[in-house]
Amino acid sequence: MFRIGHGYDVHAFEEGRKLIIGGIEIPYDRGLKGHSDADVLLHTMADAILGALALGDIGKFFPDTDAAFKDMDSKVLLGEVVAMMHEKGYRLGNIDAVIMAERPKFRPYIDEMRDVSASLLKTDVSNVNIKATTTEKLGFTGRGEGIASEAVVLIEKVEES
Ligand SMILES: Nc1ccn([C@@H]2O[C@H](COP(=O)(O)O)[C@@H](O)[C@H]2O)c(=O)n1
Ligand SMILES: C[C@@]1(CO)OP(=O)(O)OP(=O)(O)OC[C@H]1O
Repeated sequence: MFRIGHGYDVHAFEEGRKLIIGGIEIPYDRGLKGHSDADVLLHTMADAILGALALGDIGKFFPDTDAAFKDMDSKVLLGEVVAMMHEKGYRLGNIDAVIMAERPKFRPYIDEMRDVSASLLKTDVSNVNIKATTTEKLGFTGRGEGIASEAVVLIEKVEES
C-alpha cells in the first residue's frame, strides 16, 4: 500500500546565524531564524512524512515552546520522524523537494544535501530529489526575507515475508 504526503515550511533570514539547509552548512552572510537550527528543507521532508502517515506535523511532536528542542539539530528531528514511519510499517518510496530562495545559489550543494538526506531517510540517493528555484524576485522569498521549501513524498508499506 502506498501513501503520499506533502510538506511546506518557511523561515525568515536572521543575521548572526549559520545557514543550515539539507543538513549541511551553506556559506552565506546570514542564516535562518528558528527555535531549532531552522533547517527548512529537513522540516519540510519531516512534515511530508508525517502527512503521509496522517500524524499531523513536526510542531505537534517538537513544539517550539519546549526548551528541549531549542537549537535542535534538524537531522535528529528527521531521524525521529523516519523512525516513526518504520514503526508504522512503512519505508520511503521517493521524495521530491524544492527550496525557494533568491539567494544563495544552492546548486553546488545539492548533491551533498541529497546524500545527507538519503542517509537520514534510510533510502538510496536515487529516491531523493532536491531542487532549487528563485521566485523571480517576487514575494517574500524574492525580496530575500526568507526561504520556503516544499516536498512531496511517497511511502510504501513493507510487505511481511
Ligand atoms: N537559490 C537558488 C535558485 C535557483 N538555483 C538554480 O538556478 C536555476 C534557475 O533558477 P530559476 O529560478 O531562474 O528557475 C534553478 O533551476 C536552480 O538549478 C539555485 O541553485 N539556487
Ligand atoms: C523545529 C521546531 C522545534 O524546535 O522549531 P522551528 O525551528 O521554529 O521550526 P518550525 O518549522 O517553525 O516548527 C517546528 C518546531 O516546533
